[in-house]
Amino acid sequence: MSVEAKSFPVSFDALEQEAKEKMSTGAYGYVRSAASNEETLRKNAKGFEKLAIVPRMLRNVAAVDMSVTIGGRTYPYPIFLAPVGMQRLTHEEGELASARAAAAIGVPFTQSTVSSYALEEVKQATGDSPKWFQLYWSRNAEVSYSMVDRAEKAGYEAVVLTVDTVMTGWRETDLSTNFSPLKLGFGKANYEYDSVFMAALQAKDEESIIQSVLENIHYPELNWSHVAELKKRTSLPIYIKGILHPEDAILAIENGVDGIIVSNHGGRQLDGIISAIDALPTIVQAVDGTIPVLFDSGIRRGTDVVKALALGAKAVFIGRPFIYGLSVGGQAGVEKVLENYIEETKITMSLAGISKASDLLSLKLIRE
Ligand SMILES: Cc1cc2nc3c(=O)[nH]c(=O)nc-3n(C[C@H](O)[C@H](O)[C@H](O)COP(=O)(O)O)c2cc1C
Ligand SMILES: CCCCCCC(=O)C(=O)O
Repeated sequence: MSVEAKSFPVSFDALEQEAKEKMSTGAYGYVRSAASNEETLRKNAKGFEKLAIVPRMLRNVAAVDMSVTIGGRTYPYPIFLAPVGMQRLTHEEGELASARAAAAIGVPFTQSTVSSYALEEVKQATGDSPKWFQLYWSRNAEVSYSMVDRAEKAGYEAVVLTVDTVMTGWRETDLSTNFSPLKLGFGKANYEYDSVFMAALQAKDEESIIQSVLENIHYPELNWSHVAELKKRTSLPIYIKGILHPEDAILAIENGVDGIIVSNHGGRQLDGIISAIDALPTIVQAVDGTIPVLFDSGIRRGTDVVKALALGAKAVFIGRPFIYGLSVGGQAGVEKVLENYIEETKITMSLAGISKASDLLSLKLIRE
């Protein structure tokens, strides 16, 4: 599947602008915006701008190998799709389209707990392509375990436990437009499919299901004992998403976690905090190679992918840009966004004198 190269916006800003025209004011505001004063959102981008690559020359970059090995599995590119909930908000085919695009390009798809299609539906649409499942811990722990079991049964290869969303951040755009996609029912598919969740409900009408999803998704009591318990309950590797402090990285290792995703949720949760790219080196240092460190928040182009890998990330997740691609062009739009990221990453590696993604740690960066 392809979109007309000429008509498809190339830069992030142009893509965002075109997505704005496609989406309702509420939906666009929900995707674009971030918490409070959006300082962290801006800092994520600035963090990358402050880092300058010091390229090497005359290194024969005729063949570039972008593959990376994470948890014993090799992926063709250091790029994943980030978990983004409720994608039907953006395009009717939602996660079915973005997961198909990821499969077509060879990029792993990460499916949110609050996806608008269930795990089983996405599996059916995409077969054996690599997929990870992102878990929002449920107030009813048995629902969490049940969802993880379903993911494992459907062949998902890892669980991403997001830990920075024990409540929703102070999102002024959504508050002013009174917009809540969860309340509109966009994130209920995995719950409706879940026999444990449904059995616990008295009334099974649409409104009661949505109400129960809203009650389940917020769990401020979440702590490390839940991580340790989850580790006992599943044989899937567990990646913790939302770590920014090196001491939390150490605790993650102590609690049996298999990998860390350094992320500030794209600035959507807590404002006024460290940019994710500034947090990355401190986590990489704390982890000291024991488990893989992945990264998201602020990846807007191939040069950002290269900078994150040069600072020790094994791979990066793309968030808002692929959602904009989805809204502009459905599956083909997501494919085009991924192709552009891959191509710009390849060009950046070549011009910086690095022919293997696994050698990017040797690339020199300076802070300007
Ligand atoms: C509209 C939207 C919905 C999101 N939904 C989820 C989600 O369901 N689960 C999750 O762990 N992260 C979610 N995220 C956060 C992303 O996984 C990722 O951390 C973030 O988008 C990275 O920032 P960036 O888009 O600025 O690069 C969401 C982000 C956006 C923009
Ligand atoms: C507990 C917060 C639910 C939000 C679900 C989607 C999401 O993560 C977002 O950033 O929006």
